Amino acid sequence: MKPVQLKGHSTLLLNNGRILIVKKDYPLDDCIWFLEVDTPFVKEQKKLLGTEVVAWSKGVIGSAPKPIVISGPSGVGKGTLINKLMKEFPSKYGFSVSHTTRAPREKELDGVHYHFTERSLMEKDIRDGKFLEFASVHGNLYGTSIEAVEAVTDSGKRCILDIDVQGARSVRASSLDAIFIFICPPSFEELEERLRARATETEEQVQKRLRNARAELDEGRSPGLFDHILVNDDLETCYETLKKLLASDENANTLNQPTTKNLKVHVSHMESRADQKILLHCGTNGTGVKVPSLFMLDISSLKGGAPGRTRGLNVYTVESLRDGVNRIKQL
Ligand SMILES: Nc1ncnc2c1ncn2[C@@H]1O[C@H](COP(=O)(O)OP(=O)(O)OP(=O)(O)O)[C@@H](O)[C@H]1O
Ligand SMILES: Nc1nc2c(ncn2[C@@H]2O[C@H](COP(=O)(O)O)[C@@H](O)[C@H]2O)c(=O)[nH]1
Repeated sequence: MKPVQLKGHSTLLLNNGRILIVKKDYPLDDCIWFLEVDTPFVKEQKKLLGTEVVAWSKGVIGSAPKPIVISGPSGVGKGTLINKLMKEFPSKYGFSVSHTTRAPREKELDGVHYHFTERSLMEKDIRDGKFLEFASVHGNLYGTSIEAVEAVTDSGKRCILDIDVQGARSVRASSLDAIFIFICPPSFEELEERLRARATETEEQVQKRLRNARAELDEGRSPGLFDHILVNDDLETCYETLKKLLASDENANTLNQPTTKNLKVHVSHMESRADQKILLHCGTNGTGVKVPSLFMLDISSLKGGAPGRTRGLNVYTVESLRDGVNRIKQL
């Protein structure tokens, strides 16, 4: 994504390889952008493409709810558990629709269960940096596009990723701050039974998935990769444990819902302050509604960045009470 070109940007070189750009006469929700000139992502792209690279990233106020990565061997019940969550809490959780080169199963819909795609197209999109992670799984290519995660996050829901262990490892290494959950079967025999009873794979594919399951079960237990391991023996019991775990994670990370959605202030210029606090001077918004004319932007805890959005911006209103005394309130 690129910001619309216009005259009158205010810019500020930050010490983390980015330039902060505030667009003049734009609403608060759409005026803060970062031009990355020397971040790890840009460095990697430079190497990959053998040319000079810069990357745009839109700044988002407040932190998004942490995505949930659910992993485990094929047939363990990840999809079943995720479907239950989405059915019970449709406005709270959203599914990250992956891309895959495997053929659709009966009843699977393009754009709902997966984005079914050609290998060459997917490989090009991977080269173009559109994927957060990708892996070759059971002979096909699977991957999570940045767009898939952002579409869910931008809708205000908590994003759920159903990905294999290699994918989970890549997400762990990325800038995405997520919670990682590994689902185990009660036994290998039970896993085999579930996979066969689902009857979606040929015998040859079942054998391949079972062979891969052994390695995934070992990897899943490797230290530092997953935050939680759940055994899906009785479905209802496992589902209740999953819900409890997510609820306690949500409480621990009190969701920071930005209240700026409808705030139509128009930033006219900015002024830098030490310790990563920047003052945004705003004009009237043309609606006749009174809004503060001075905001403070705190960029000390930025997260993410190109090729996705830059989150963790904190914005405060600054109200002058009398000479030299201001009241500061977080939005
Ligand atoms: N706790 C459970 N007890 C018995 N059967 C279960 C349980 N959980 C899921 N199943 C069944 O096991 C089969 C596999 O489940 P599911 O498709 O959800 O697995 P999955 O982990 O998403 O597999 P894949 O990785 O291949 O997509 C389904 O037929 C499902 O109904
Ligand atoms: N690394 C990724 N793995 C993914 C993704 N989407 C799904 N998967 C995993 O693939 C297997 C097989 O899925 P199936 O639908 O063919 O049964 C399963 O373990 C999924 O978790 C992805 O985007 N990235």
